[in-house]
Amino acid sequence: MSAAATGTSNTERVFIFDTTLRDGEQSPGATMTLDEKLQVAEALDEMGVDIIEAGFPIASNGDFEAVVAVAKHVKNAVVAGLARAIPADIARAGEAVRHARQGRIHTFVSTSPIHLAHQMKKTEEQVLEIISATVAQARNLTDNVEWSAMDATRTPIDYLARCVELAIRAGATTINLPDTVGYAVPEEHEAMFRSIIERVPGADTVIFSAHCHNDLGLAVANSLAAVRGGARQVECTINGLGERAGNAALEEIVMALRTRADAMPYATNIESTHLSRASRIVSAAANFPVQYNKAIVGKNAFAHESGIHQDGMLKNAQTYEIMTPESVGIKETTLVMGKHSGRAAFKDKLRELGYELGENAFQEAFQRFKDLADRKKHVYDADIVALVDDEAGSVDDRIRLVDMEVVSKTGGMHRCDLVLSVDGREVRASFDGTGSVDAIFNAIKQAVGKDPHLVLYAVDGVTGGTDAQASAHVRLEMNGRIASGNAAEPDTLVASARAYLNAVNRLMIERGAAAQGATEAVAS
Ligand SMILES: CC(=O)SCCNC(=O)CCNC(=O)[C@H](O)C(C)(C)COP(=O)(O)OP(=O)(O)OC[C@H]1O[C@@H](n2cnc3c(N)ncnc32)[C@H](O)[C@@H]1OP(=O)(O)O
Ligand SMILES: CC(C)C(=O)C(=O)O
Repeated sequence: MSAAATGTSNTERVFIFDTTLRDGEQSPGATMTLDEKLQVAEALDEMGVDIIEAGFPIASNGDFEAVVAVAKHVKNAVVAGLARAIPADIARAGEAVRHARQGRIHTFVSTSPIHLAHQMKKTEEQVLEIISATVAQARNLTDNVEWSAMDATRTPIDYLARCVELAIRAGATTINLPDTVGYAVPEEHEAMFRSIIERVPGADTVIFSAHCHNDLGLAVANSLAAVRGGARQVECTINGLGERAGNAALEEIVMALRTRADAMPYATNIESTHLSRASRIVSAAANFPVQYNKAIVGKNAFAHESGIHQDGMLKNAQTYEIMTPESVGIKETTLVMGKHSGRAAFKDKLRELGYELGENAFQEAFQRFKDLADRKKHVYDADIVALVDDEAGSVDDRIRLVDMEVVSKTGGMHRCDLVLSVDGREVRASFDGTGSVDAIFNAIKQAVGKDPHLVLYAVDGVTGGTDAQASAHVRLEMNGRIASGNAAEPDTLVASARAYLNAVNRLMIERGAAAQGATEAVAS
């Protein structure tokens, strides 16, 4: 039996008690099926969680069956079942956890004045009697009994000490002092644990536990403070799932202790490389998305978009990361390309995509990337490929689009006014067409004084979404020669115009006449 199971004190080790399947499931909407619970339990067990609280057996037959199933399934962890300070609850919890290799009955009763007066409708003396009787009952069923003082952090310390003393005397092996409503602040939480541990007879024979809620966003800070104050078990959940604003997040506690071992010299048994997978499993099972900026397991926890950070990351990852992504089971850091990215990251991205551009081409591509990122929320690799290919394919173009205005009217004409640059000279044209693209292509033909035959015109989305770049392809034929043009732009009409121009430029190069004809046509 492990130290956690027997209640042996251990000054260095912090036991991880996961309550995702019990308190986590109390989140509105987070109900899990039996299969999902087993999947979560397996992930927790493989990860090295010391105690898995599998449910509240008296709550329903389904909860009872789930605790039994988890108890039978789990190979290493202690499996706990929750029970109120009511004989029937304790008997039912005992019945469920007896199937575990190591079972624990976790019984609790309120101790704060507000709970005693309004929820329990009991006096302090009555609750003391209940503690003695119910903990003794549980201890008769198993040698592994946890007792919790519900709303401990709003309980006067003298009364709390009397409760704890009686629970220890009645046979509790773990004493949990929950911050049930997330009211504590770290300094007073640490002091509460220190004070109770110092003054209660027998405190050295049990393990003290913290169970913190996140109503003020302090659950993890309070849990760590409790450890400083002498707690050696921390109750937490994957992704911080739990009642109201949630419980302390397991992954945050584990990584805080690991990353700041210099300041907090306590070890857990958790294999941290499993954290990311466990987060995904719980998120899917509970149907609870993980917020992007969630510490440790959020999508952005190891992602960098700003140029200065990306530059630092490329030089040395420790400039902006205090943990490696691998240490929590994430394959690698992501440098997200966006409007805040700089040249260092852009160059690195180009290299990754297989491009080595000369300095001028690079600077031009970077400028186009910045322009694109200003207009587009997500710049994907495919966008950058399209942008660079487009740039490379049109670098020698002598006829370029300078400006274009298209007016379309339902059931009416479509008008295109455009300005081209031909060998650096401005040329204007206007055309009414039967559609926007028709108007654009005809305006271009008018401006360049050529009338190639349109063989193909196609537009694809480079990526998904309404802000995706459009990749336009045009194939033209003139006097038996064929030339293709491509362009990618967030605006489909601009992409179409640029693809058409790109093909016109190539037709001219291929004809060996360069832009001579166009220049002449335009001049006449
Ligand atoms: C802080 C926590 O997370 S505590 C755990 C909270 N989790 C849950 O409540 C989930 C599961 N709960 C349930 O399924 C149900 O509430 C049950 C089965 C436990 C009880 O259902 P019901 O018998 O219908 O009671 P109900 O939920 O309406 O009220 C709770 C009763 O438990 C009593 N109670 C609450 N905590 C305790 C306790 N620790 N010890 C003894 N009695 C308690 C309340 O005073 C109330 O009793 P009353 O009906 O005599 O006033
Ligand atoms: C039952 C106890 C441990 C609890 O969940 C709480 O006080 O928040």
